[in-house]
Amino acid sequence: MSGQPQGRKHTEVAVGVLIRPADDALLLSTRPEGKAYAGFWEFPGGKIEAGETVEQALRRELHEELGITIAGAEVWKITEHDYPHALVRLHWCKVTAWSGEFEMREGQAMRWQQLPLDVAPVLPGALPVLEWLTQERGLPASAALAVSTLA
Ligand SMILES: Nc1nc2c([nH]c(=O)n2[C@H]2C[C@H](O)[C@@H](COP(=O)(O)OP(=O)(O)OP(=O)(O)O)O2)c(=O)[nH]1
Repeated sequence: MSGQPQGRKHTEVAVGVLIRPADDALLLSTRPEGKAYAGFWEFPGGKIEAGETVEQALRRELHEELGITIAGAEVWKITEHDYPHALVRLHWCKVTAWSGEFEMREGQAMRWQQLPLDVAPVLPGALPVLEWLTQERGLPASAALAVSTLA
């Protein structure tokens, strides 16, 4: 494949950083079979559909994927990542309140995690989040390290 044409269109993605109030653990899940980077750990979320706000897209995705209903979501940070399969713009939202029971509706695995993570590999586009949270929590920089590629 040659280089990407100029003006390659962004795929807009809403992503939820679910933080469990009891212990500040983070929810990571695996990408389902059949998707790019299947098996990689990521924060739950998905593509924003036409006419949706970030919050609406995130509420829909988390309900579809995890069976939960989030109370609300505000955009925390925005990043971009250039993958071979897509140029994505990630709208990161912290989520601390939801209702319903977790149910892996797409056959994914999920794990509540503290920093440093003990799951791998992590989707490359998710790595900045680990750095922000590490800084925010006053943890040593090494807590943000994660394996992002398959050995
Ligand atoms: N959910 C999620 N996506 C991420 C993260 N980091 C990251 O680079 N991405 C990228 C990977 C994908 O290219 C894109 C999300 O698209 P997706 O294919 O998972 O979304 P979707 O569930 O709407 O997929 P689809 O079935 O409609 O194709 O964002 C992350 O932490 N979580």
